[in-house]
Amino acid sequence: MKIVGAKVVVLGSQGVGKTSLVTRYETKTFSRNTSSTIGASFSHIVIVINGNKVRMQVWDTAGQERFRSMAPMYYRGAHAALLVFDITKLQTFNDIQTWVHELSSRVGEGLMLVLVGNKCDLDQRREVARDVAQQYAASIGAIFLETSAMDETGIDEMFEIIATEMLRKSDDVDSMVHVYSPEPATKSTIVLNNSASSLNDSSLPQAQNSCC
Ligand SMILES: Nc1nc2c(ncn2[C@@H]2O[C@H](COP(=O)(O)OP(=O)(O)OP(=O)(O)O)[C@@H](O)[C@H]2O)c(=O)[nH]1
Ligand SMILES: [Mg+2]
Repeated sequence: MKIVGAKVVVLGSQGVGKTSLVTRYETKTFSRNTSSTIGASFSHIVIVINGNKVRMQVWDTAGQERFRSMAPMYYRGAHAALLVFDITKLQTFNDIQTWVHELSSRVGEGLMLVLVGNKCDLDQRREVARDVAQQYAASIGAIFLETSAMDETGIDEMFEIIATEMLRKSDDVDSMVHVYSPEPATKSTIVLNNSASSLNDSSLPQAQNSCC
């Protein structure tokens, strides 16, 4: 049994629901009145799969254009990137291409891409067809899933997919994911998804709860 650490960055245009997705996972809540993220905010998510623990540092970045130049600070060293668009806004899907282009060299180094079509509860206002997004994801080597921070669709799955892949990679000697130490088996499902305060892992880069 092992403990794996991974840095996960959440990218995407303003208002697509990046913060709402992370908040929904962490607190099981949803708000219609969110504040636009300033810079980025940071949280820890811990997932246990078959007794193996994956500790994710999740960097929720700001979608506002004025913070765009800060993005490399957050995706540098990342093991996985959640590329989030809003299925009701075609432009936010098109914007993903810019991120993919920017991250392309990192993908060659093993960065995992997950394309996330959020707000799937608003299907009647859909501007991005599911199969179009699915095909695009396949073309860039990304996993695709649709989510709703509002009704909780796909939220657990989104983080479980990453955790599973991080564990798989940790079996590979050339993996970018670092295995910290063996630990006895506990539970076979997600057991914890809370804040940094419950963790004390000096191997992970130091970070603040909220950063700008
Ligand atoms: N209907 C619906 N609304 C959502 C969903 N996710 C987020 N929203 C709404 O979309 C708006 C923006 O959500 P945020 O989570 O702040 O978006 P963001 O991507 O973090 O935005 P920035 O921090 O500015 O980049 C808020 O009004 C949310 O309530 C969803 O799944 N369904
Ligand atoms: Mg935000």
